[in-house]
Amino acid sequence: MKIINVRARVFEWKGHTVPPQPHFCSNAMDLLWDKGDSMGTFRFHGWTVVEVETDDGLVGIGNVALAPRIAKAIIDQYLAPLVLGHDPFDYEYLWQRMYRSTHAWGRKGVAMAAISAIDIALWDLMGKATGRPVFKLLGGRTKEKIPCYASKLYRTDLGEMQAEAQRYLDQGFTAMKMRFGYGPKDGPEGMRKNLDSVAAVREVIGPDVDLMLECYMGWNLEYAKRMLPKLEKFEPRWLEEPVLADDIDGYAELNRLTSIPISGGEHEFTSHGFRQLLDKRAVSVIQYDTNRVGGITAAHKINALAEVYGVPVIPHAGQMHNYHLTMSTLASPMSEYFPVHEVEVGNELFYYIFEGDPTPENGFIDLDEHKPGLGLTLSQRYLDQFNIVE
Ligand SMILES: O=C(O)[C@H](O)[C@H](O)[C@@H](O)CO
Ligand SMILES: [Mg+2]
Repeated sequence: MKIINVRARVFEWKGHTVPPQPHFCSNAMDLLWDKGDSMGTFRFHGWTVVEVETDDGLVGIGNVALAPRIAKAIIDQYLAPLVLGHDPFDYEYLWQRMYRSTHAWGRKGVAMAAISAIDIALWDLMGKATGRPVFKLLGGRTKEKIPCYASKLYRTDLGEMQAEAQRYLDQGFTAMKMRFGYGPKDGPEGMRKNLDSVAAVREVIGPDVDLMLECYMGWNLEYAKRMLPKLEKFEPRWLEEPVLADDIDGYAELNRLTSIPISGGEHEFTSHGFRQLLDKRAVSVIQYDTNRVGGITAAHKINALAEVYGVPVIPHAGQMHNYHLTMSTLASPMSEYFPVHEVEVGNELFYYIFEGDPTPENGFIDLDEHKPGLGLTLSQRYLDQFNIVE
């Protein structure tokens, strides 16, 4: 089997968008004096879809959501020529080819995200060629179903957040993640508002439901050190990305500070990046996203590392490219799940582009044993709502 074509297209959402409100979610821009459009850093309103075609008529589908037009250019100009003419089953060789030949300027960020998209498509192809779901090629079923946590609860009116939390309980979720709206620049009042929002959600969900707290890199070390002891009484399952992804020592310090586990990794790349996090005991929960970290080939290696370090892997975002890895390793106890919603930050866009992502029932998703590959197809339903860049 040989790869005969690589097609990368950018799907840019032009349909209705719910504008996020101020203080909707803390983020890395919050520390600057001129925040401008501070929500811009986590608006993912475009997605690159990669289709890799083989000479026996199979098409593998990969995707990447970071800097989609740049990811497409990297795929078109650099990566496609490296895989054309090769057998997708030589995935490790092809991964090394892409990684090594872009090493001077790649390694992390959008170049690795672009490599991820091709790698995901190769695994989809291998599944389709063997007639097996991808998780069966990675180790198979390690759990009956995958427990999911509902991930939204952006900072809005506290009554609205409580009603939203109640909805997740009613749907059967036993874990959920909320976002902080305030950081260092918002002073004692912002600190109190942060604590009030956690108290409000905890009040509704009670002590036995897992509550995860997301900072999205909108704090700094000093602020995080002040907040963590105050948050202990709410017994969060974890506190996520308190500081910039590059501050690995900061993560390690915070992880030692209180009983609250610190999580991170959605902005880290390859097994090399994760070895550093693990060696320094910087995170107690690993949250790679397969469509950034280096694809299924890299994520599978990180799962093995995490297993020996005894650190759980709960990938960013859920979605099929992550679910197959979660299903096939004991190191991964749970998945994130973005409730389907009108397009807002853009996390939801996956459901508008693809068909086949499972919907949780009672807080669990399952993967179909009989669907070869990842189990995704391109959706025709919303095509007119996208500007598609060929
Ligand atoms: O962990 C997450 O779900 C991410 O940090 C979100 O994708 C991001 O959009 C912030 O809400
Ligand atoms: Mg996050």
